This record gives sequence, C-alpha cells and structure tokens, in this order.
Amino acid sequence: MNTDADTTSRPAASAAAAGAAHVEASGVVRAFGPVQALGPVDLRIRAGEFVSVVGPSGCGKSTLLEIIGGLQAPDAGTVEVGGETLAGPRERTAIVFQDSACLPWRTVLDNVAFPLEVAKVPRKERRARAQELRVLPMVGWPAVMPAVAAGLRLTFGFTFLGLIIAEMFAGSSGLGQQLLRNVALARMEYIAEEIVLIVVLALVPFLLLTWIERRVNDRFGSRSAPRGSRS
Ligand SMILES: Nc1ncnc2c1ncn2[C@@H]1O[C@H](COP(=O)(O)OP(=O)(O)OP(=O)(O)O)[C@@H](O)[C@H]1O
Repeated sequence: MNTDADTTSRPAASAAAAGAAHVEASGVVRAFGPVQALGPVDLRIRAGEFVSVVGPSGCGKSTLLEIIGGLQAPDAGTVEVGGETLAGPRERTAIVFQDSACLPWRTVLDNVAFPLEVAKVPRKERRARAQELRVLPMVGWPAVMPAVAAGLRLTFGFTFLGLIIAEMFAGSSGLGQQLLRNVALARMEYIAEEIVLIVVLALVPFLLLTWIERRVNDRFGSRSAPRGSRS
C-alpha cells in the first residue's frame, strides 16, 4: 500500500508535515486461520496528520486499527509509534470504538475528562483541560441524552495527548459528522503536533472530505488470499 497518494495538506498541518513519521507500520500482516485479514501494509503518518482509512467491509480496517493501537500483534512486520516499537497498548494512545463507550450517568465534561481521571490528574486540572477543548457546546449536559451520546465518543479520546484512533460507521448521522468536523477543528487549534488522528470509515461522508488531510484508500487484504500474499 502506498500512502503517498491522495494527499491534501491543510495549512495547520504543514509544519508537522515536515517532521518524521509518528506512526510507522512496515510490512504488517495479520491472518486468522486461512483468512488473510490484513496486509502486507506499509504506512507512515507524521505528527499532526489527520488520516482516514477507507475500504469495504472486511478489508482489514479494524484489524489495522487494533494493531496500531497495540491491542493485537501482527503476524509479521513492525509498528513504531513515537519512535518506539509497539509491544502492546500505550498509555498515550486513545481508541474511540464504533460503539459508544461513554458513561451515561456522567456529564459530557466528565466523560471527556475521564482519561485524565484514569491518569490520576487532579479534578480541577482535568476539568479545566477538558473544558479547553471546547468541542461540544453542551459540556454540562448529561451524557445519557441520545443526541449528546451520539457525538460524545468522538471527543472521548481528546484529552489524551498522543495518538487518537477513531472508528466510525459510514452512515454516521449528520450530527456525528458535524461533531467530527468540530473535533478536527479543535484538534488543529489546540492539540500538540504530536497528535495523530486516524479515522476509520467504511465510506467517506461528503461533509468529511474537506477535513481529511490524507486519505489512505486501499484494499488491505482479502477474505481468501493465501497467508502473506499481497492483495
Ligand atoms: N478474530 C477474528 N477471527 C477470525 N477472523 C477475523 C477476526 N477478526 C477479523 N477477522 C476477519 O478478518 C477480515 C478483516 O476484518 P476487519 O474487522 O479488520 O475488517 P473491517 O474492514 O474492519 O470490516 P468492517 O468494516 O465490516 O468492520 C474479515 O474477513 C474478518 O472476518
């Protein structure tokens, strides 16, 4: 897979674009029995980039996400994040799964600040940092409200200052798309250039296209290809 194709740089990311790769996958392969789920994949993502991985159902998007997130190991190849070879989950990597992972009894603000709570950051500081993100107007609302919960998972990882991987359905609602756009904007304005945001989509909703700096559009694997073969 050549990731240099289909690249559109945004001004806010141009400084980071000159930097070294923050995420580097080399020859990554994953198979489940006879099913080659992924690869071989080579992928370089610089700090500050917003990369979308697009492909049909079953092409290996989730597998790639979990390998970069350290949740599963590749059968072959290596992944480096921040210059270190990945050997498992990292503290500074946030994964936003397709299914909602918010705590509905908490407010939006307390959900967004939750990763900082896990990291034992004092309450006052974590609320201040979460508030700074300004990604949702309804920070004081309870997350149990469906319209809030729909977008909250997108912001959930944004108090991690590292690598963020978000997995979304193609048919995400207008609200979901709008929130992702806002989140992307907040990221551009606020978050350190170390941040890498990878969004995994089955399709790219039209609204998102202007916010994708680089689109990696490929078929990674195939259901019945021999183990280790290139698709
Ligand atoms: N734990 C597993 N055991 C067996 N096969 C698996 C496992 N995980 C994934 N696969 C298979 O590997 C292939 C890639 O799966 P993956 O979930 O990465 O695809 P995807 O592109 O994320 O699909 P979707 O868009 O439908 O979520 C599929 O054929 C899937 O059935």
